Amino acid sequence: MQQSYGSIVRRQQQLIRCLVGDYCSKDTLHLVNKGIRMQSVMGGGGPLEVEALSILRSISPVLDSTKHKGQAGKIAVIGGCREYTGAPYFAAISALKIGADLSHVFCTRDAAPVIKGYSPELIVHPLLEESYNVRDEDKTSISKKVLDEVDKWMERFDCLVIGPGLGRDPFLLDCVSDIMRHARRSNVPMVIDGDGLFLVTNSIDLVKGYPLAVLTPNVNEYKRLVNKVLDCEVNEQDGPQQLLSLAKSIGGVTILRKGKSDYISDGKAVKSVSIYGSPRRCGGQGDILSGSVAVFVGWGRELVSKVKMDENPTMLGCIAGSALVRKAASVAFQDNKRSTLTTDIIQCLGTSFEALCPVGSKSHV
Ligand SMILES: NC(=O)C1=CN([C@@H]2O[C@H](COP(=O)(O)OP(=O)(O)OC[C@H]3O[C@@H](n4cnc5c(N)ncnc54)[C@H](OP(=O)(O)O)[C@@H]3O)[C@@H](O)[C@H]2O)[C@@H](O)CC1
Ligand SMILES: Nc1ncnc2c1ncn2[C@@H]1O[C@H](COP(=O)(O)OP(=O)(O)OP(=O)(O)O)[C@@H](O)[C@H]1O
Ligand SMILES: [Mg+2]
Repeated sequence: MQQSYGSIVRRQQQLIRCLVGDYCSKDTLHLVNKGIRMQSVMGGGGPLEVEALSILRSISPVLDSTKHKGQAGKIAVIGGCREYTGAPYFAAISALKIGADLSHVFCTRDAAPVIKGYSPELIVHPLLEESYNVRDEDKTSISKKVLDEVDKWMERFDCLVIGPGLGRDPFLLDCVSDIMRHARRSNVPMVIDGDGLFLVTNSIDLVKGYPLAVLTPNVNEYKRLVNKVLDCEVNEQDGPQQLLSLAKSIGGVTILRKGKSDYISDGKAVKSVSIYGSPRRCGGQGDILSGSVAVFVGWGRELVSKVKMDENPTMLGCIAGSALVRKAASVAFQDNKRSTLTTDIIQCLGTSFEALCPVGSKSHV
């Protein structure tokens, strides 16, 4: 990405203004509250509320003619099995819709033709196998083949999304564990969602101490993580503190706890994003979020490494992804009300992004 030093410094200053301390300034709070009053149908803000829109604008790259394909992001979703084909599609297409250049899906052989049929934009690898399709004596050679194939691509990816529609077949989850170990060795960020969280909750070492891991649990997945890692029940009274302890206990991974407000922590700070949102809870919205966060984490990483700033790119990516998906959900709900579906929200990603961060805007430096 070629940008002037001045523009990079301005983006850095913007970010620092948004992120100073765990608690935002009165001015920030005022702005956020104003935004909620004007634009939100849900949410409440509070002392942990972060100025998410400024972060989103700061980490989104400029579009210009100097770029070549791939520079805005290459994402891979590891998910999709006989049972679930929608979830990996939602995650992968969302990544493209918000600006990634290439979006791959690594799924089972059964799921691949279906996912390809949804969209010609996606690059679909029919690589994974479930136990019912594999003889015991072939398991070792098939695992090796899966790993070799994924490895060919691994270092080209800016972020992996592990888990949407993956299913819970033990053989398949073993293969995915190997993929995660390789990704970690190659320093590739990972957003873990859906059945990826089922895997990680039972094998926490896969992500423990890996700062480029992002977990995006929904209410059930969060409960299972808290039970397993902290050995207690979810404490709603002291939610942010418990989230902080959880992220810390897993060695500083970033956790985005989805809900009425999204709470995000890397074990050092806790932030919340409450702006916008929709009261429709149709399945698949978390999948949009995982694909979106993957793109923003890639962009956040690029910005942070360029300007050598002391911000956590996974926190920035979660905040930006949360704000955009909540905005798109609110726009889709305005148009579709009770019949709002995940595909409607995906259709609103582009216009919502443009409303929050216009391609030619001054603040979009
Ligand atoms: N259109 C699509 O393709 C979509 C597909 N989706 C995909 O669905 C997958 C599961 O995600 P989800 O969000 O339903 O999980 P969650 O809320 O923990 O579970 C709810 C309840 O179900 C149960 N349960 C779940 N999976 C089970 C299994 N394999 N085998 C047995 N039990 C299972 C679970 O039971 P528990 O584990 O709590 O005992 C809980 O009671 C995931 O891959 C996601 O990406 C979604 O993204 C939506 C759109
Ligand atoms: N009560 C709520 N009010 C407003 N927004 C919410 C609420 N709960 C979740 N969300 C938003 O919906 C999105 C998806 O969260 P959700 O908890 O539905 O994920 P999920 O259960 O993993 O979804 P999926 O069906 O894709 O697996 C997130 O962006 C989150 O901010
Ligand atoms: Mg989910």
